[in-house]
Amino acid sequence: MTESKTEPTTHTGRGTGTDAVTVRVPAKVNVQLAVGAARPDGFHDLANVFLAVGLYDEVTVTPADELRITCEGPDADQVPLDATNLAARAALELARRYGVEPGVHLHIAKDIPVAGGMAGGSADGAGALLACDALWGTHASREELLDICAELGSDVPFSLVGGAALGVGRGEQLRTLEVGATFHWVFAIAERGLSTPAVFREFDRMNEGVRIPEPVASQELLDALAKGDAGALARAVSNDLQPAALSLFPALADTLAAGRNAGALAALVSGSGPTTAFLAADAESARAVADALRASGTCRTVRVTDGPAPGATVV
Ligand SMILES: C[C@](O)(CO)[C@H](O)COP(=O)(O)OP(=O)(O)OC[C@H]1O[C@@H](n2ccc(N)nc2=O)[C@H](O)[C@@H]1O
Ligand SMILES: Nc1ncnc2c1ncn2[C@@H]1O[C@H](COP(=O)(O)OP(=O)(O)OP(=O)(O)O)[C@@H](O)[C@H]1O
Repeated sequence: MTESKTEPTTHTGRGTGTDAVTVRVPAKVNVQLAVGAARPDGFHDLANVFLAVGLYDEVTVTPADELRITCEGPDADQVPLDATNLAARAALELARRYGVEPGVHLHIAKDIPVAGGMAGGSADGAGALLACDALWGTHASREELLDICAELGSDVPFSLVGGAALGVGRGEQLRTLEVGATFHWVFAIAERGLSTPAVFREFDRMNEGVRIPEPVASQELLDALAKGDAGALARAVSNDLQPAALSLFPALADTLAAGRNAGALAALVSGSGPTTAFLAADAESARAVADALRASGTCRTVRVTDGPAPGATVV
């Protein structure tokens, strides 16, 4: 496998029929993340309410002599370009199951923050899987694609499905949820990333000796999503990993406060963080929250978007 950080401008090859396939995959925010006790396998049972939002990575696959991966985007230098990349792992697993030679160039146009708690790597895994399935004509069933996704990571099945879903088990067993309206979000991207395993370890450390209840989805939250009621959703959002993320990255408290003071209906850490998520009443209020966050100097970048967004889609 060869590696390269830079990419010629002609990389996408869109519109060239079966010679190139591009898949667009959304980021996620967890509107509820209830975390149970550590399991014997080291994972935690979750009640994980995912909402896909309109920040996207695009994965383009083209035939090549060998598996090759490149990445472009502001965070491209933080993305591994070897076989540990989730896009590479997805391609290799599909090739293994179908006896296909994994000769493919995977190009990632990365807009989702890296190590930000928004499932960027998972998005690339789901995108590469769908793209290679189309390029190679393997025609894997939806069930098999979801099975491969679950093998790649807990968040990967949701990246494929998008919309809104409740994830149980380690988050990979999904039930699609109804959403009654578009919700407006602002995301504050932090100066550095946080490691997901480190945040779960900190959760364990902080809860040592504590009896942790079974994680359960909040009915109020599911109702708020179904009704499209932003105020009710704001009252119901929760993230059990937030104290652990704040313990590892205390300055996030300042970002949360800046967004709250600017009129966000809710402010929370997205998943394992350190991206912070702000629910706004409408698009105008989202812009005001974004301006205040930028002026606060408490984050690296601010993004305004909405959700639910569709899952992995061939474009
Ligand atoms: C925090 C979330 O992003 C919320 O959606 C996910 O739970 C993490 O999903 P992910 O990044 O796909 O995580 P995986 O690649 O499956 O696991 C990475 C590590 O996170 C921890 N992990 C993850 C999921 C889970 N239910 N329990 C865990 O304890 C484990 O230490 C695991 O080794
Ligand atoms: N395609 C990829 N894009 C980004 N990171 C990747 C990718 N494949 C593997 N990684 C590795 O995974 C780590 C976590 O990156 P990622 O951007 O997925 O974090 P995250 O968004 O916090 O994940 P999640 O929200 O699913 O817990 C990175 O630091 C990197 O080492």
